[in-house]
Amino acid sequence: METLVVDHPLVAHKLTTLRDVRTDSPTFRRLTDELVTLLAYEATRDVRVADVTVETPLTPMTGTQLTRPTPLVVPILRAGLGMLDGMTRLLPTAKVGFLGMARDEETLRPATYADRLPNDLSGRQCYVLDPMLATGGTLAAALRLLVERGADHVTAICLLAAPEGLQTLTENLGEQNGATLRVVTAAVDERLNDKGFILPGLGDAGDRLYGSV
Ligand SMILES: O=P(O)(O)OC[C@H]1O[C@H](OP(=O)(O)OP(=O)(O)O)[C@H](O)[C@@H]1O
Ligand SMILES: O=c1cc[nH]c(=O)[nH]1
Ligand SMILES: [Mg+2]
Repeated sequence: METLVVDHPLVAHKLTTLRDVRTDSPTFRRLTDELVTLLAYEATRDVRVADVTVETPLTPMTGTQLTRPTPLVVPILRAGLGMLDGMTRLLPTAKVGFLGMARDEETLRPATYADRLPNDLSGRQCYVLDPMLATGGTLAAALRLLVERGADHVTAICLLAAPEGLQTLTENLGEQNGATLRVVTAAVDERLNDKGFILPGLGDAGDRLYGSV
């Protein structure tokens, strides 16, 4: 499992404000949106492209175009929804599928309550959006599902990751039909607390985006 931590002063600045307990929901949503666009710029460095001939007003030339099928973007509800607009701003032609997953507060095991993904993902590059990679249970289940459906290149974009979760993904997702699996994140924090929250973290991302329900 390749992990890329995006080391950029603007990312660090926005993430620090996001962590601040005084940051309200509207600001949290805006910063999440801005951060995702910065992370997506790095995460899409290996997006699949092909040469294409284009005529400028002066001459034909060989340019670059996204190949088809275009990538699939998969926000994990609820918190991942806060990352969707920032991602599709960079990849407007991407298709969007949805996974609803919630972690049980006691067992920390994820349960899938919505699956609106294509059944056949053969040949598709996928970008999974979820702000928090804590124990790694949610992301492991999501990545497994995408590979089972045929995806061969999946990049998870997270705002924050815990070392424990990255370790779990590395240990549990070793051989996935030869698929390339990557995590791109703004930071790897210190550890999880006894309730499975990332420390220092930013709290409950879903609640901070949308309020507790
Ligand atoms: O790595 P894990 O230990 O699995 O935890 C991470 C998951 O927990 C959060 O979602 P949550 O279950 O709170 O759902 P929500 O987005 O609806 O708030 C977060 O957005 C991840 O999906
Ligand atoms: O710190 C954490 C861990 C899981 N989910 C969150 O929203 N925050
Ligand atoms: Mg939550």
